[in-house]
Amino acid sequence: MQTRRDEPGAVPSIVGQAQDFDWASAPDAPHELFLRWLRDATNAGVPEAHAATLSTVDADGLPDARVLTVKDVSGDCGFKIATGDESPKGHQLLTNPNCALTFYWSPLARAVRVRGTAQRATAAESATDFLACHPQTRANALAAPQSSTFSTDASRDELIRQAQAAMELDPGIVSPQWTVWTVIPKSVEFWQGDPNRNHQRLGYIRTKTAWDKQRLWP
Ligand SMILES: Cc1cc2nc3c(=O)[nH]c(=O)nc-3n(C[C@H](O)[C@H](O)[C@H](O)COP(=O)(O)O)c2cc1C
Repeated sequence: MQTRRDEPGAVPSIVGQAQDFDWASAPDAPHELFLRWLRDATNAGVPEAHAATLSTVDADGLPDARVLTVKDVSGDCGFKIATGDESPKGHQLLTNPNCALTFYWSPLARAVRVRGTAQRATAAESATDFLACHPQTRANALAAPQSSTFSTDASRDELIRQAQAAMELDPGIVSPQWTVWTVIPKSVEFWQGDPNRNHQRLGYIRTKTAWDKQRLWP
């Protein structure tokens, strides 16, 4: 039997251009290296290089994961994301703030893994973020909890129409359940892949006062 070219086993992996990784001169703090790699990815034309997979754990201990946008990385190494408290991931973070973010920039054969704990921003910061969102994102969030079910397009359109009317009446209206979270890492790993499988990995682990750096076996 012939393997089709689009079957997972037949699709080539780690096809990006390996970048020099001078781990010895890597900065002391991981967010500096992260921002450098994010810039490299953007400059290399990686679309939406700030998109990451957020992994969470539900109340039964079952892992969950989805792609979202990382909005900012603060100087003290906090990765900012935003979502509704009433979404599954919102519930999961409220119950268990342990989470992870995973980035993959294929053209550069680079990945970054962030493991840590999410902290809620103030209501004021979340409101500012909400008001900066696309109008349809705001209408969606005002209309119903993210990932809740609905049966017909008409029922969805009616809820959206009501939310848009509320926004027209009060352009400053904010969804009270919209929340910015800052993922504060306990560890950050930088993976520089190599098509020849001579991968380089550097792990940062947070200590009481700074970061420890360690090379990791591929
Ligand atoms: C590129 C991309 C960016 C996204 N950005 C966000 C985001 O910033 N916030 C968000 O709540 N969902 C975002 N989503 C949608 C999520 O992937 C997901 O469908 C939604 O948040 C529901 O997840 P949940 O049911 O686990 O809560 C994004 C999806 C993609 C593909």
